[in-house]
Amino acid sequence: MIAFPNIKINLGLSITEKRPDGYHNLETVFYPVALEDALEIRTSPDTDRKFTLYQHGMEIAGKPEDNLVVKAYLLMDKEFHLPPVEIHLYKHIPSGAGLGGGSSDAAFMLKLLNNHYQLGVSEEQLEVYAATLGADCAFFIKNRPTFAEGIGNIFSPVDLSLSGYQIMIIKPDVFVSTREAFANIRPHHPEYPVKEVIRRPVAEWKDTLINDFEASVFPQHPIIGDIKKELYHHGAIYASMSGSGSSVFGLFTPDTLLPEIDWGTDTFCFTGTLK
Ligand SMILES: C[C@](O)(CO)[C@H](O)COP(=O)(O)OP(=O)(O)OC[C@H]1O[C@@H](n2ccc(N)nc2=O)[C@H](O)[C@@H]1O
Ligand SMILES: Nc1ncnc2c1ncn2[C@@H]1O[C@H](COP(=O)(O)OP(=O)(O)OP(=O)(O)O)[C@@H](O)[C@H]1O
Repeated sequence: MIAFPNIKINLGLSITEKRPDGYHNLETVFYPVALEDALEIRTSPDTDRKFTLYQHGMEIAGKPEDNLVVKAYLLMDKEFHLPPVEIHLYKHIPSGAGLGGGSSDAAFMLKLLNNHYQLGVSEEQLEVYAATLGADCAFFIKNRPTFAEGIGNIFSPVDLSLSGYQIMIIKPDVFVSTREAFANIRPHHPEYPVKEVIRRPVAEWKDTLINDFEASVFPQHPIIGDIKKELYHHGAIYASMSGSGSSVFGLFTPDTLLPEIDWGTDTFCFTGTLK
C-alpha cells in the first residue's frame, strides 16, 4: 500500500510561552501543500526482522531505527503486534526546512498501517499516537487547514481557503535546528492574533501575519530574509519563513504569471497551486 506524505506551511507562528516541560505553547495555522514524499509498505516474507527500510531520493541523517517512519511502525507494533514489513521511503521533501517532512512521513505511516492491517484506530487516537512522535505530526492525520495551539497539537477549525493561489517554496542550503530556534526565542503575547489576521484578505497579511522565528533566524542566516524580500520584489502577495525555517514560501494570486528566478544551484525550489 502506498501514500504520499505532504508538507505543511505555517501561516503566522506566535510563540506565546515556555512550558514547564521545556516545550513552548504556540499559535499558528497549518496549511497542507502538495510537495510530497512517497511511502510504501508491504508485509515482508523475511520473518527474522520486524522491519526493513529502503530509502530513496534525498539522504536523511541517522540510522534506520532513527527514522520517524520506523518509530511510527514500532509504536503501532507495540500495540498491535504487526507482521514484519518492508518500508520504501522516497524522500523529496527537504529536511530541516520547517515543512514538517519527517513529521508527515510518521503520520502517514500510522495511517498506512491502520488501513493496510485494518486496525480500526480512530483519527483522534491516531492524533494521540502522532503527538508522541513530534509536535508537528498530529496535524497530518486529518491533514486539512487548521488553527493549532498548545505545542501544535490542539486543533480548532479555521474558515480559510487559499484554493487557486500559487505558491513558491524556496529552501537555501542552510539547516536550521528547530530546537535551537526555540531556544533563541523570547515568547510573548501576539500583537496580532493569528486567528484574527487570517480572517482578513491575504493582501492585508504582510505586516500582521508574523512568524516569530524570523526575528531570531534572519540575523543568523541573512540569506533566508533575502529570499523573503526577493519573493515580495517579484510580486508575492504574502511571503514568510515556514516553521523554524529554513524554507520561505511566497503566495501569488491565481492570475499572476510566476517569475522565473535563478536562486542558485544549491537552493531547493518548488512551485504549485494550493487546494
Ligand atoms: C516549529 C514548528 O515547525 C511549527 O509548526 C513545530 O512546532 C516544530 O515541530 P517539530 O519539528 O515536530 O518539533 P519536535 O521534533 O517535536 O521538537 C524539536 C524540539 O523543538 C522544541 N519545541 C518543539 C515544539 C514546541 N511546541 N516547542 C518546542 O520547544 C523542543 O526543544 C523539541 O525538542
Ligand atoms: N522520514 C524522515 N524524513 C525527514 N527527516 C527525518 C525523517 N525521519 C527522521 N528525520 C530526522 O528528523 C529531523 C526533522 O525532520 P522534519 O522534516 O520533521 O523537520 P523539518 O523539515 O525541520 O520540519 P519542522 O521543523 O516543521 O518539523 C530531520 O533533520 C532528520 O534528521
